[in-house]
Amino acid sequence: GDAGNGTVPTPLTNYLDTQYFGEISIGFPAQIFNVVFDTGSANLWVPSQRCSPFSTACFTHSRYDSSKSQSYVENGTGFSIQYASGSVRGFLSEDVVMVGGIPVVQVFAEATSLSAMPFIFAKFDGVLGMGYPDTAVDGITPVFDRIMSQQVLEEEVFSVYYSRDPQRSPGGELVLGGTDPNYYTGSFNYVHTRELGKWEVTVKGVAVGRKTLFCSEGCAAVIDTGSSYITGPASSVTLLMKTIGAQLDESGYKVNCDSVKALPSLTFHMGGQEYSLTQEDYVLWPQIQGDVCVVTFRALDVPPPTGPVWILGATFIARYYTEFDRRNNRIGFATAA
Ligand SMILES: COCCCC[C@@](O)(c1ccccc1-c1ccccc1)[C@@H]1CCCN(C(=O)[C@H]2C[C@@H](N)[C@@H](O)C2)C1
Repeated sequence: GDAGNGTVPTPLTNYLDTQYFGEISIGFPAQIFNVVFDTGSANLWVPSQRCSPFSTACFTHSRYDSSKSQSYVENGTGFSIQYASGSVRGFLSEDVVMVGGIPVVQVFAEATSLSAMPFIFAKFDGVLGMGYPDTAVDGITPVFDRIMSQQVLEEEVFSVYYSRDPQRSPGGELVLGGTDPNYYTGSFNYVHTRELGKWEVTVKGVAVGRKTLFCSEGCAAVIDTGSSYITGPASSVTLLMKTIGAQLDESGYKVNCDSVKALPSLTFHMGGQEYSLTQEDYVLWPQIQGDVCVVTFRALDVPPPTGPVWILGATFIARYYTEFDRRNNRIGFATAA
């Protein structure tokens, strides 16, 4: 319901515990899009009506048609963004975007070409970056900054709940301006961002069971709502996976489902607190009856200056309800309910 400040929570869809996305609308009359709310980037893009007919990933998703919007304002500046895998190219447009019940006049990108990989697998249409402004391509003011400048939010924060049970409804929830006590228990513990302008914190150690095996001198970690898994430097993750007996195949790390109950917990030490993930938290069971379980860790060497960095994605957020606090440049974690 209305949080009293005109904002309403945005229910999210959980697709196989790997893709979480929610609805926004653009234009008048409203054109509806499913977007990933992504703290690891800071731009909004959706597929364009003008995308090339050869872009399979484009015509299998909802497309924005500026000719059908009375509130459309032309811009036309070029746009391109590169992800860990996948790239998007297009041009800028301006229109009214509705997020969590709040209208914002927003400059966003109309994507005219989406790389087939991985976007043909996307169950959502576009990405709404929830990162800081200085990480935005083309220096565009991000959506959340436009909302903050309207002074409608009780607190300059947003919170994310990701469910772990694909059958559970809603599959998640985004709250602008506060938190939703329905989805966490206990109190929040806060960790300050490492440097201004990124949802990145310092991890003081990564433990397997009770032994701190990695990052004992401290390392950086991005708290990333736009990532499915947990990624870390290849040297650490390969050793970590070897320690738990996970095998690497072309689609990631696997274990025999019979061995899951014997797996150790994995703990991230942040801000004076230990954040543990049990084997249930970091293993995905097969959709259909089977004995191959997916371990939701990936080796990823992010090149400097951004990396080396760990990325704590949906696997972590599903266990720890996360509040992103722009007022105090800190991230709060509470046990997800
Ligand atoms: C929780 O829901 C996550 C959504 C899925 C993310 C993702 O798994 C995905 C899967 C299938 C199709 C498209 C995309 C996808 C691709 C790009 C943007 C958003 C979603 C991404 C696959 C590639 C690596 N990766 C990122 O770099 C991500 C890292 C993140 N910060 C983004 O900027 C890009 C995650």
